[in-house]
This record gives sequence, structure tokens and C-alpha cells, in this order.
Amino acid sequence: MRCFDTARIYLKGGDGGRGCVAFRREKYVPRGGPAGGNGGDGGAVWAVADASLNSLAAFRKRIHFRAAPGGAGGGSCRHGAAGEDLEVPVPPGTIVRRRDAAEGEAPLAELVAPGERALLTLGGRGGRGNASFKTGRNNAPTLAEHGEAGAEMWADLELQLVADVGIVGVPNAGKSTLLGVVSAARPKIADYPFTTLVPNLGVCELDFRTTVFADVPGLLEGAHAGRGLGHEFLRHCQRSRVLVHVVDGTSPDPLGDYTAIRTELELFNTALAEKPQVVAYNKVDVPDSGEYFEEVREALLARGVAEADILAVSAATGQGVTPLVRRLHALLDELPAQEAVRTTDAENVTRPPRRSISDARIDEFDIEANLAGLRTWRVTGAAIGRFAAMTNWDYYEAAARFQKVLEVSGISRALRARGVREGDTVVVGGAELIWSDDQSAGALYEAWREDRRAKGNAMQGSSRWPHAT
Ligand SMILES: Nc1nc2c(ncn2[C@@H]2O[C@H](COP(=O)(O)OP(=O)(O)OP(=O)(O)O)[C@@H](O)[C@H]2O)c(=O)[nH]1
Ligand SMILES: [Mg+2]
Repeated sequence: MRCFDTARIYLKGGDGGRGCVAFRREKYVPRGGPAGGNGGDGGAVWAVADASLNSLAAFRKRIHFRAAPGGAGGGSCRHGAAGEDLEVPVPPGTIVRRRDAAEGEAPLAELVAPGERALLTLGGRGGRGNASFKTGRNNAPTLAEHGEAGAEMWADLELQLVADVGIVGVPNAGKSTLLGVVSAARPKIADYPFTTLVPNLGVCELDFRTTVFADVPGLLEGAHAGRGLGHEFLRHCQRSRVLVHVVDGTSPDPLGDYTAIRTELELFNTALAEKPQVVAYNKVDVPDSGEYFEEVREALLARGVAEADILAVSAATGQGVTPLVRRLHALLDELPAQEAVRTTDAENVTRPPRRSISDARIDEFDIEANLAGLRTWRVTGAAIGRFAAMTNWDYYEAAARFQKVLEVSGISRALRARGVREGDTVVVGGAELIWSDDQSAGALYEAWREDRRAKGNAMQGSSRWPHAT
């Protein structure tokens, strides 16, 4: 038995395209200005509330969602095309949390109204082409960046159905049958407990009004504590504005059933228990079931349930169902108008921020020394790691720029303070560097050329080049 109101998915923004190194070619000008275009930004991943969905079952079949990468930059300052965004359709009422969210952290998004969108992951920034590196001092830069990797994450989805009316009651009380009779929905109905495994939504039309009903699997005692299936589904009721409490009139103890459900609701969430509720005493078409009705009615009145909120019905024959729906309309009318009930403090991001995905600082890093007893150092930090990944080691100027950043960020100083020595290996992100005490540009150039020669200029990214500081 599985239920599909939670799911775990993998999201990845598209990688940025690589920047290009090119120069303008003009007649009589041997070497024109830099003309390498930027790579395109990678596509973002969005969640979109799709009213045609009412479960997360689709995420059994597909759990990976990757947006398209940006195109590479070209010559003549042609920028790469932006990668297309990817939209992940989710049923209205879906909450998205990052899997590694801290305790108490607000969810990433809560999609309630049909068509509502929220940004989940950004694509990577496109790498800059050499035209973008032109400065007064360097008007013929020969370097370009790799695109930034798109952000990736695992996310947990939770569905809390959006409905006007939540139908609660013990298993077999007739909840699904009631949903079927008030709406065109055809929920699964059978003569054993827990026929309903996936919550059903039904649209009821009466008196020119449309009301959405949610039928959830029966609640068992202990449901609030996670015993039985009911707990999984109680959350759906949180979204509904009023409740119908279906009581099985043919049960040996209808009042006991009623009390057990009320207890579950209160233990799960007091806000849930405080929702307006109508008691539908069901199956009155069965001979003898009416016998207890008066008794149960008296007991409910004694507990403060209003007379108008206790109705005898037969979901099977439809008897008493119209007055029941009208009573629900009246209760809904008493409530303040509400667009949609939000249950979290998620702040949906609807416009991608105009900045890189990472707001990490370049001077925030850690150094691990002497890994495995070797003369190897590892520098970690979100910003410096990203910088290393975007550095295109094919170009000497990119390597020189990287060295400058090591200086400016304080990483070189920190390494010296920790006792780095000539010939030591320094790992920064995906790049492996060899430490040299000779800080001159000439030494760096020689080392870079040596490294390129050894590589045949073939490899990208996980480059190894001697580093002189
Ligand atoms: N005679 C009679 N039988 C009914 C009535 N309502 C429901 N039933 C029967 O009761 C059984 C259970 O009905 P369901 O609608 O599946 O009950 P449920 O509350 O949805 O049950 P779960 O999904 O298991 O929690 C079925 O055999 C229905 O045909 C009614 O008004 N009269
Ligand atoms: Mg059912």
C-alpha cells in the first residue's frame, strides 16, 4: 500500500553556456577588438500549480527535472541562447521543501491557486566571452569563462489538497459514496476499509454554486500519531474550510466512532478541530439504522453541536444530501471570503533574481592541510569553488586572473601562514594547482604553458596547472 501525497524529486537548473574568445576581423586590421560573445544563461526550474492534477502520483514515474543549458557564445559578439526554463506541473496545494532544509526553515514554495508559479532552482550564469573582459588597460583580452553550473537540489513535495469541504469519518462510513453523489467524481468504493488510498476531489454543483469536496481515506484511532493510514491524509483537511463528518449509522457504536474521529482531529491540529463541521448521519436507508439516530442526536446536542448541523442522510439513495450541501453552503457563507488557504509561510519567488545563484563571498573559505599525510591542501568555499569551475584554463589570462583572486581573497596568504611549501599540491574546487614561491608573471606563464603542453590542450575543467605565487 502506498500513498502519493508526498514525493521526492531532483531538480537542476541548466548550466550556463561557455564564453567565446574571438577577435574582430577587418580588412587592413590584423587584429581587431575582442569579439567573443557570452554564453547564454541556463534555464530555471519552476513549479506550476496545474488544476488538472490532484495527486503526486506522476512523480513515481519521473523524479529528475533538468532545465536546458545555455548555448555557447560565438564570434562577432554573438551571445549564446538562454536555456529554456522547465516547468514542473504540481497539483494545487503542493508544498515544496528543500531536502536539506534546516529545522523550522520556511518551505521553498507553496502552490495553491491554479496557474500559480514559483521558482525552484536557477540556471547557471553564462560564461563571459573575451569582449566582456575588455578594459582600458587590456583592450585585447584573451580569456573567456566556462558557464556556471546550474543549481541542483533534492526537494520534498507534500500535497495538501485544496477543497471547500473536507469529508472525514471512520473507514467504511460512506465518505466516497457521499462524494460520488454530490459530484460527478467516481471514487473507488468497496465494502472494506481503506478503499480510498488516494484522496479524491469532486466538484459539486447545486443552486448555481460550485463547491469542491475532498474525500480522504478513513481515519483510524491513533491516526494523528502516524498509526494507520489516516495521518497521511489529515493534512488534506487542513486546506478545507468546512468539514463533513460522516457517521456510519449501521456501526455498532456510531457515537464512539464520532468521538474517536473528533479526538484524532484535535490531537492532529486544533485549527482542524475548530473548523465548522456538519455531522452527516449516514446509511439511514438501512432498516434499523435510524434507531440510534435520536440517541446520537441527543448526545451531540448535549456536546454543543447545533441542531442545524446534524443531518440524517443516505449517500446511497441521495436522501438528505441536498439539505446537507445547502447547510455547507450556509457555513461557507459565514466564513470570511478567502482566496485560498495557505498553511505555510513560504514566500514564492516569481521573478528570477538578477544575480548569480551564489551569493557566497570569495573570502569565505576553509583550508584542510596535509590530506592523507601528503603535501596536499584543499581549499573549500562556495564562491572560490564556483570561480574555479568557471575558469577556462585554456587561456593564460584566465589562469592569471585566478591567481589574482587567490591573492585578493586572502587564500594565498592563509596558505602561506599554514606553511605551504614549494611543490605542494593545492586543490581548489575541481582544479589542482602546484604551489610555487616564485610569484612572477613569467614563472606563472612558463608553468601554465608547460601544463598546457602536457595536456595537449585537450582537457577542460579538471585542469592541473602549476601555480606561482
Ligand atoms: N446502505 C447504504 N450503504 C452505504 C451508504 N453509503 C455508503 N454505503 C456503503 O458503505 C460501504 C463503504 O462506503 P465508502 O463510500 O467506500 O466508505 P468510505 O467512508 O469512503 O470508506 P474508506 O474509503 O474505506 O474510508 C460501501 O459498500 C457503500 O456501498 C448508504 O447511504 N446506505
Ligand atoms: Mg473512501
